[in-house]
Amino acid sequence: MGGQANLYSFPAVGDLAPVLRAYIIQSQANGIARHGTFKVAVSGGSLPKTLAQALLAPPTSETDVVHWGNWEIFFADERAVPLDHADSNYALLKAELLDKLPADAPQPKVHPIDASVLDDAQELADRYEQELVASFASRDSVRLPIFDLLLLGCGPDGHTCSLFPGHELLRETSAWVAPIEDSPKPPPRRVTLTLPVVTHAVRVAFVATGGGKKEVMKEIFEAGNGLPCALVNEGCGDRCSWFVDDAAVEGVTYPRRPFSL
Ligand SMILES: O=C1O[C@H](COP(=O)(O)O)[C@@H](O)[C@H](O)[C@H]1O
Repeated sequence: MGGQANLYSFPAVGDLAPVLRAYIIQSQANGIARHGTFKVAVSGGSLPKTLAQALLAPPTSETDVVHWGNWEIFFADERAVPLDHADSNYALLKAELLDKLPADAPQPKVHPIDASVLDDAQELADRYEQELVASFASRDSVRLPIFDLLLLGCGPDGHTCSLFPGHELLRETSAWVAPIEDSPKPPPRRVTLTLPVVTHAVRVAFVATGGGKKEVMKEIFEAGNGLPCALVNEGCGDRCSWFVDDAAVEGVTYPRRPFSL
């Protein structure tokens, strides 16, 4: 691991979105060059809306193209609810982004949870792990899947995916996907990518916006305190980039970087 996490700050979400797009398109090009697909996992919460603002914008050049047909989209975490439930991260991404893709263009391959086993969080996690195994090759041949990009949110308590501060799941070392039955944020039953999978990705991008995040951003970047987002920073180093608005980092002394590809 080299360097430290990159922190890119913008006056407003409208300024952040085109830069996030450029970063994603570069990650997409790298993934397609490596293995013909772009394997990405996304969070729920506030992220899909910003993602839609970035990715549904018209291209500004010949290379500024989202090749949706090459995308494989997984969920960094998911709530154990039906896929059309208001709490479903899949439903959110569908409403904000997937339903708005041009119908006549190639579509991404989307990997939702198996909603036939919602009552059994361990089975739900195991089946989602099998979904990853099928895409990334067997668990016997790879110790951990390597996502081309993880697009993550950061909760006001410093959680990311469904990895919560102080939770025993932070010590998981072997599972790729883990169940959680006692999420402090409702709904309590969820599944999540584990920390080793998150820190093994080629790149990790956090998006955090709004003044409601500024206290936790200070803690993540100045103290760490074992917060899940800080653990990702520590595990990924400069493979991790934060795209934030100025309100989210007001008072944070960690150096901002000028963005460059
Ligand atoms: O519960 C969740 O919350 C986090 C953070 O959400 P945000 O609204 O504060 O951005 C999200 O990243 C995660 O996917 C979701 O399940």
